[in-house]
Amino acid sequence: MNVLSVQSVSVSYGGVHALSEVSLDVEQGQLVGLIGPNGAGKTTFVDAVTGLVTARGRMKLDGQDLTGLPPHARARRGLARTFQSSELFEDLTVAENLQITADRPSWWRALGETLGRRVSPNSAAAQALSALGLEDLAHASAHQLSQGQRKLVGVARALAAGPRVVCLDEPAAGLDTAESAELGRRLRAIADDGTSLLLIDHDMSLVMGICDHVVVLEFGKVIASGPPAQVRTDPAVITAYLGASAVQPTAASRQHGGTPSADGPSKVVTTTPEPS
Ligand SMILES: Nc1ncnc2c1ncn2[C@@H]1O[C@H](COP(=O)(O)OP(=O)(O)OP(=O)(O)O)[C@@H](O)[C@H]1O
Repeated sequence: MNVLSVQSVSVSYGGVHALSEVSLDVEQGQLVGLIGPNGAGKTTFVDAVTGLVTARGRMKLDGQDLTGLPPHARARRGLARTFQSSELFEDLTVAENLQITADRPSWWRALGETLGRRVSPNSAAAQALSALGLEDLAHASAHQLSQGQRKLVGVARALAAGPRVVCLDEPAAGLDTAESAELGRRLRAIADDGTSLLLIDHDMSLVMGICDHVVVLEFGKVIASGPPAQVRTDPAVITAYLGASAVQPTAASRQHGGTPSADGPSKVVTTTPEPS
């Protein structure tokens, strides 16, 4: 079942066509990657879905039309996001930063209690901290955190709201290789637990390693869409990344002097494009 369904979304900034007729679905518990070279339109896509920019096209969350709703109304319906730069309340602790998003308005709490589904703000924050392995930082002040820790708290804060879908805008930026791999394991577990994730990142190992499905943008258009193994050898994707030196010969092609081997294509998208 599609939790998020986006159909033919277009966004223009004056004369710049940042997105043209982009469609993308995220199913329940699915981890979908959205990649593309710098300026391809990835952040604009998340801005369009979350209502931060005006877009043409249709978007549905759990089958309900989001078109025309303001950002806070989309958030209430279960759409959460992180930003490339993680803005935290510096004077609050990590747990307090999470409790702010976990705390629902009183009418919402009353409805949750009536339906017997209430999760207290403390409990939601604790679950989100645990999902990201941040329990030991619960009482640290935000201003004490490293850049990598701030990114993880940003992800936990989005999760604390109990969303249906989280759009993650470059959560691995600022993390080292080991931290990025650990984040990947945790994101995979969050998806397997039922929360749908849309992951934007330039770390190809991360995206290709954990996503169920990958969509590739170039100049605001979808140029490829499919399982990671298919996308990473797609000629259009390889060409899109060539300019960013993101294509390397495989071991097999090096062995055969660059000739495609019988096992598959000679090139795959393997490395990280230049960050913005
Ligand atoms: N507020 C804006 N006003 C005008 N043009 C914009 C604005 N925001 C983005 N753009 C342009 O829209 C296009 C898509 O930008 P966007 O930031 O969505 O790409 P991106 O794929 O997220 O890039 P990156 O990987 O560098 O973050 C680019 O050409 C960018 O210059």
